[in-house]
Amino acid sequence: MGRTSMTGIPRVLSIAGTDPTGGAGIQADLKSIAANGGYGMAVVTALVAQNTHGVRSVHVPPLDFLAEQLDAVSDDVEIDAVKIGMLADTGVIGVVEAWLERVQPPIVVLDPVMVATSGDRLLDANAEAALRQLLSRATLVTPNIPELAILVDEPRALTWADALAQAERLSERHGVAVVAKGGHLDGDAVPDAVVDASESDDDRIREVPGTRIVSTNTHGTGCSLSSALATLLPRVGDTAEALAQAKCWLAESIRHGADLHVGSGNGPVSHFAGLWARGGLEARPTAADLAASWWNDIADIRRDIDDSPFVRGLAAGDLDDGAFRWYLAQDAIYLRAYARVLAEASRLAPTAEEQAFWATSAAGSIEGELALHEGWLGTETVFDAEPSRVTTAYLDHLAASAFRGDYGVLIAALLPCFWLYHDAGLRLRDHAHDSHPYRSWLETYADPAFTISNERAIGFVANAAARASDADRSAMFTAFRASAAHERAFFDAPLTGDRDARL
Ligand SMILES: Nc1ncnc2c1ncn2[C@@H]1O[C@H](COP(=O)(O)OP(=O)(O)OP(=O)(O)O)[C@@H](O)[C@H]1O
Ligand SMILES: Cc1ncc(COP(=O)(O)O)c(N)n1
Repeated sequence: MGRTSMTGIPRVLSIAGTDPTGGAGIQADLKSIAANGGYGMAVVTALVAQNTHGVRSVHVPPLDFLAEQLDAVSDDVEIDAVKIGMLADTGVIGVVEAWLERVQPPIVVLDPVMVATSGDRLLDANAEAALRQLLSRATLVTPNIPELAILVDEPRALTWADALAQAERLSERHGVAVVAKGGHLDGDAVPDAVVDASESDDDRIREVPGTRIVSTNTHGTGCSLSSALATLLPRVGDTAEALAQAKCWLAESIRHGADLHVGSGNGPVSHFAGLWARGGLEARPTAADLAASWWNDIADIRRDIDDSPFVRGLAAGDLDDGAFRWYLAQDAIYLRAYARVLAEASRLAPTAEEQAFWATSAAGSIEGELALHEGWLGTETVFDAEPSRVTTAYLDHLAASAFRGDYGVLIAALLPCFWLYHDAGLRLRDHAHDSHPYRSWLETYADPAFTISNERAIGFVANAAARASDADRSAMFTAFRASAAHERAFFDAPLTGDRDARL
């Protein structure tokens, strides 16, 4: 099996014709490859003017140009698998064969496209012999029942057993594994099978059962199946397992084909229906983007804090001493309760690293911060103070966030106390000259250890937000912004009526 890219994403080249309505040919191949987790590339063999009703005309570009397209890909890109579809005529087959001979791609899935569902020829009748020759270069051939009959030069199989017997003869004759497909049989069953005459008796025919879906959206199913197989084979390895996975995906895509409302004939399948249904449309912002946008979304609050008379007074050093002491007493009350909420975040944390971080922060909040404030206030004052309305409101918000039991919401609510203090601290530090009355307090929040804690807290919150659903992420932001607003009120309180207000 071929070596897939470092990322494990198979690089798959489709060599096929076009369908401007996007349901078959190279357009369908690229969608199938992407839908099955591969990186799709495409070399055009023939330009086909067709729609869901049929083929109008075919233009085969000069063969030199086909060779140039093929070389442009293989000279640059390591190819994990090739899917070959419409080859149009003997000249095209010759160029592709020579390229295969030279490049030796590790996996080649050959869909021997001859006649479209609409009955139009996609391969010159006199090119059938050349196509037969190409079979031995393939890892897997995926003929439908009419194509299988032409390749073994027998009448068209009327039963599944006949189709399997023909597939076995084709496999034996050309030394290639064959996928026999039941799409053209009558009845409710649509079985497919991997038929490999080189395998022992038990493994010669490995069938994948299927149920017919009543739908006219079956244009391009053969193209889609073969490119899905080319994409899955490098990763899955086993052909029958790859077929089972491809068939499961294709059934889902056929089932949703009608939702597309493309054309009034045989419509396309909906290649991404399953992905879309399972959240494939949801774009996820990165943690870094989220942190930046949350910070931006509280720019108004940050501006208000910087402009508040309290912070300006702190910076200038002319803040009323009583107001400052009252603020510190409230801060001490806040920090003791904040420590309990941090401990709750530790209890809910999904990883040991986060558990330890919030527990350490809880301890730091009690020990470090209270020690500083006790130094300023004296034990008496700290423990005698009553919480103000603003302090109570902020702590109630944190307690309510903790009570939800949602880790993401809780840590989002805890974050502004880190981030806004750190941010304000960086600017206040510049004012902390030797004779500044609040110097030691100003320096606390610009401590390098606090910078590290702040960055880790931002990282944990932003990562949780990046993993969350839209609704959960929005609840996290609401809790974050509410805490930021409480921070603003906390800075305003010492110089407003709240200082004297009683609950
Ligand atoms: N109505 C259906 N319901 C379920 N699966 C189907 C249906 N029609 C085709 N398939 C599946 O689609 C794949 C292609 O089968 P089919 O025999 O139609 O090949 P094909 O004729 O080469 O396709 P195309 O329509 O592109 O020419 C197979 O896996 C087959 O089982
Ligand atoms: C370029 C191109 N390749 C293959 C098919 C076969 O698909 P279908 O048999 O579903 O029309 C097609 N119509 N066009």
